[in-house]
Amino acid sequence: MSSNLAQTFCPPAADAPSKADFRSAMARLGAAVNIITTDGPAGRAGFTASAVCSVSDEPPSLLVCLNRSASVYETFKRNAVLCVNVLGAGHQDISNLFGGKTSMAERFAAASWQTGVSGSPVMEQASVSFDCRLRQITEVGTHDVLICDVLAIHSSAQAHSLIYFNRQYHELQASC
Ligand SMILES: NC(=O)C1=CN([C@@H]2O[C@H](COP(=O)(O)OP(=O)(O)OC[C@H]3O[C@@H](n4cnc5c(N)ncnc54)[C@H](O)[C@@H]3O)[C@@H](O)[C@H]2O)C=CC1
Ligand SMILES: Cc1cc2nc3c(=O)[nH]c(=O)nc-3n(C[C@H](O)[C@H](O)[C@H](O)COP(=O)(O)O)c2cc1C
Repeated sequence: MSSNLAQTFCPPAADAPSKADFRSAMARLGAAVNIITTDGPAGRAGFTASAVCSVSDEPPSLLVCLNRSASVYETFKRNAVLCVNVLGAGHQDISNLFGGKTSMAERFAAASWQTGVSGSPVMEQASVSFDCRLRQITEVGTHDVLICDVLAIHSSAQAHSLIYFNRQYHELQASC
């Protein structure tokens, strides 16, 4: 029988790797770069995230890890909807804008947007966008793991990708 309850095992070991060692190791785990957006009663917000992955195809669902200290945190939690906009080649500047201490107006001025069925902003220039509703939140350390149901998918004709690896951006082009 499936359950929505999170199961907790042991607490972290006292001799776990340091934060610095963990980050250095994670820098070798290349990941796609995404702009996560939301809109609704709490307002419009967006941030850059590499901690995004597929959870299940039945129902279609994915997860996003969001630092609870981020300025956008309360907005995402209260709106309970979001869109994962996957970046492509040439999107380094927009990644840095949504990943830095910039105003929401400045972040959103850097691209053009449609409104998805969830109400979240869908980035027209994204390689693909997953329009989602929040299903479940699990707190882990400094972050919340946002488990999201995918309501709609918007794909662009261009299949290229922006990868964050070794603290730098790398572009990947799909071969036809
Ligand atoms: N998952 C996250 O929250 C991430 C946050 N960032 C932010 O961007 C800044 C710059 O990142 P980098 O240039 O890659 O150098 P960095 O040395 O700070 O991070 C290296 C890698 O560690 C992981 N990481 C960084 N901060 C983390 C956090 N608070 N919680 C969990 N994993 C984390 C990411 O995989 C990142 O690519 C970070 O200091 C952080 O503020 C970047 C990537 C992921
Ligand atoms: C390449 C990159 C990847 C990031 N990945 C994440 C992530 O997965 N989760 C997260 O909470 N923050 C991540 N960040 C940091 C947020 O984008 C950043 O803290 C966010 O813009 C909030 O900043 P603010 O508090 O100034 O609004 C990432 C930043 C960059 C540049």
